[in-house]
Amino acid sequence: MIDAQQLHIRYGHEEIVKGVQLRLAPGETLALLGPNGCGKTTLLKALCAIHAPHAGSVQVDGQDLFTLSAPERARRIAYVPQQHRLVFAYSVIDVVMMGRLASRGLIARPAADDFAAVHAILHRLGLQGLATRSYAALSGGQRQQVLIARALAQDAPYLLLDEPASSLDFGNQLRLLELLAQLRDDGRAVLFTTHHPDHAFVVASRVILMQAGRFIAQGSPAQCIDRDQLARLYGLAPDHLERTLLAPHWSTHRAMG
Ligand SMILES: Nc1ncnc2c1ncn2[C@@H]1O[C@H](COP(=O)(O)OP(=O)(O)OP(=O)(O)O)[C@@H](O)[C@H]1O
Repeated sequence: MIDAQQLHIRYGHEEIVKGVQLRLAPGETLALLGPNGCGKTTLLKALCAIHAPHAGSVQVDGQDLFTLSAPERARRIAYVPQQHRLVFAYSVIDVVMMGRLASRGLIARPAADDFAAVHAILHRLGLQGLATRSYAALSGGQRQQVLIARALAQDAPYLLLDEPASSLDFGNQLRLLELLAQLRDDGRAVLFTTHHPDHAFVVASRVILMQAGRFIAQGSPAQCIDRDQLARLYGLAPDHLERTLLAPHWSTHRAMG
């Protein structure tokens, strides 16, 4: 279990995450929703030790996350960032292999079983056609899929994904949701941020709503994702969803039909 208690996280003097508690258990998919800038990425970075909190604790399987070595952390937690730039001209295989070797250190050399595992993951995600392409030359959505492949290659029990669907086309979004459900069913713990309440509804076993650095609600998708909660979370008038999404859409359809 990842167990974060009373986390306060700052950039400089500005407190971004203001005292949150979060538990993530094997076999669950937890969706974190909240408006732009509310602190979702900042929180995820603290949960994988990229950014240290100034107060509070993060334990993973009973051990303080920040006392673990980088390889020990890599064996437990895989992180899919929102954006990622690589300095060197790595191929897709190289990037996915980084996940495979993350817990063995920088000078580890891949063996035959590493290549087999990487090819199996590329195949699972339908990315085999990109294997020898330059990562830097891929589209945004292709890069996002390769980063997900790299996290799978890490084979860690805890997966933290920051808006993993943000650049994906409709078909790949559905494939991603299916993958997240499979990972949960395999007993992994999955935490993902999203701006798609419908994605949370479909795949999350639990939802957290975050606003201005605090959790304002958590529970099942049915408890958290309704018109009033979404209006409150995103600062909309209660009838805004019907007014802007449904009414013009349905009237156009009716007129055409
Ligand atoms: N490296 C940084 N230095 C200073 N401030 C930062 C840094 N990264 C993020 N922030 C600030 O922290 C706040 C929270 O940012 P964060 O990226 O965690 O939000 P988010 O909820 O993930 O947003 P989005 O949905 O837009 O991705 C923002 O006000 C942002 O400007």
